[in-house]
Amino acid sequence: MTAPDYGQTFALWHGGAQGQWRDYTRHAFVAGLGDGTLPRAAFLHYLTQDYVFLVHFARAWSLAVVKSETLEEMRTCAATVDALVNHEMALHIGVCAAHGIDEAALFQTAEAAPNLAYTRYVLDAGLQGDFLDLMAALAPCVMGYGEIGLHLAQTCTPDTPYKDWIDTYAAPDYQAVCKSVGAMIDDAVTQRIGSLATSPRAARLQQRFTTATQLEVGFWQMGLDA
Ligand SMILES: Cc1ncc(CN)c(N)n1
Repeated sequence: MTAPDYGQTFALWHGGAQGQWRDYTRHAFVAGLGDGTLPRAAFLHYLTQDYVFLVHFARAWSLAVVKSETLEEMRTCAATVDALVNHEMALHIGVCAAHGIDEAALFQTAEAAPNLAYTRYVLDAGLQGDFLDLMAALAPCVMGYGEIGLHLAQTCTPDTPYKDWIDTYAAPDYQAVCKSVGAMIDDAVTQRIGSLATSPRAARLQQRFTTATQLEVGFWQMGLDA
């Protein structure tokens, strides 16, 4: 699979997790969004869980602000927090409101185990490690949905009821987040370890990226199993 152009580091990580990445970006849940066969109940279960997921992901990106070493990194990480809580979540709030679930109820959603496992894994990567450990764990979330959005926008059936979801991640503003995060990660790698390919940290960072990708697969499966 060819990676979208979200930077050199992402391309290396993507290449190092080919099988897991395919399982994530071509999951049956994703196929159901594209061809419209995904049951509405499964989608709503996923979306309510995903709202809580985004709350904790915003916490993890806020930790990245704390772990930043340059003002440029702080700006990109703070902008990503803004994109999560003020833009991406608008989709969740709007769709759920149309189904009678208000934001207060969304915020109270009890986290399913795969959701809890994923978000706390990422937060722990940042608490235990440094900025790069955190970025390796965060990248599959940001870039994977960027890739899925682009893929579904090109291949979905025109009347899928999940067009709003697809459009959110294929949209230029979400794609711009993927590109700016990818560029920031490339700069952060260069500043901290020089070349990723020759760094003794490469294997550990790849492991974090691959584990987070596997946790994404578990998240889709949680939606299907609803
Ligand atoms: C589980 C998950 N992964 C990624 C994204 C895209 N920010 C998301 N909303 N939810």
